[in-house]
Amino acid sequence: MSTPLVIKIGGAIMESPQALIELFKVVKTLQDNVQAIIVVHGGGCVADELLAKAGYTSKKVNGLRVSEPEHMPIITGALAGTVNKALVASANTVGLSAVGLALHDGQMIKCTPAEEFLGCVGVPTPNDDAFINALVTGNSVAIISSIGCLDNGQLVNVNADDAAVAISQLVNGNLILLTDVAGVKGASGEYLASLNHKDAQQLIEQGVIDGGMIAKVNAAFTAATQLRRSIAVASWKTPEQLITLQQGNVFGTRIEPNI
Ligand SMILES: Nc1ncnc2c1ncn2[C@@H]1O[C@H](COP(=O)(O)OP(=O)(O)O)[C@@H](O)[C@H]1O
Ligand SMILES: CC(=O)N[C@@H](CCC(=O)OP(=O)(O)O)C(=O)O
Repeated sequence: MSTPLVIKIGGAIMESPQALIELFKVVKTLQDNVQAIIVVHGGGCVADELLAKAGYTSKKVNGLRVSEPEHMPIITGALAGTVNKALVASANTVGLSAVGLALHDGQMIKCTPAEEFLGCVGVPTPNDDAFINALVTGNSVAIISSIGCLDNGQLVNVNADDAAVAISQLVNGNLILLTDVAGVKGASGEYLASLNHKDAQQLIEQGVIDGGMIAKVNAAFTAATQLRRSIAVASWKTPEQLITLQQGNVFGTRIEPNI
């Protein structure tokens, strides 16, 4: 089996069912070409909606949701339930054999508590790859939510970009972060072909890189530096570009290793 490709998709894709189908068709083509694929997904927008329906408001600090204990049943239901099961169902319609998981299934990922003010937020680290390897070699596509748990069994909410980094480290795979924009924009609004760590920190300080893009860019630097190869931030709206990745083409913004 080839080096696995870990594809992270942001939750906004749930609002475009057709885009989701097109993406999974590309995943099927890649898999037919013997490319092992693992999908890690977000769903922050769905969690926002379900929290609001329950009468809760939640805020994000640097792209991370402050996850109060009483919000966790709703956040867990949104990410590991509503979004995860809908994605598996969608993937199966194009002939994939998809399996929906959370980070702690098969003890894949262990989590430690993030800063206390964030509430039930977890920091993920790779743990045991036996289960995911068995799935991947069995030709299934794992679709993994960003819910995990601490050693004491408490469920935690993990930023999905961080979850994707941990999964790519677990399987020593390539990683691509697909979002609702074509890459990272610079100070004059143009998409950047590549981004180094120093320029990124400056753009964050200037507020040019903002909101969820801060967590995404930081997660991408962690992965790029650890895996010693650049990581693409690109759009799920043009999934056919994933096929050209196999031919060595680049697209989106390449986040360069910080070495
Ligand atoms: N410099 C930037 N370049 C591109 N997008 C940015 C930038 N700063 C903030 N964003 C915002 O970040 C969003 C993507 O982050 P996020 O919503 O967390 O994505 P996802 O749900 O895919 O993880 C974009 O839709 C855009 O509004
Ligand atoms: C701790 C934390 O922030 N968790 C995220 C997990 C989902 C996510 O990251 O979703 P997107 O990829 O769609 O943004 C959240 O609750 O929104």
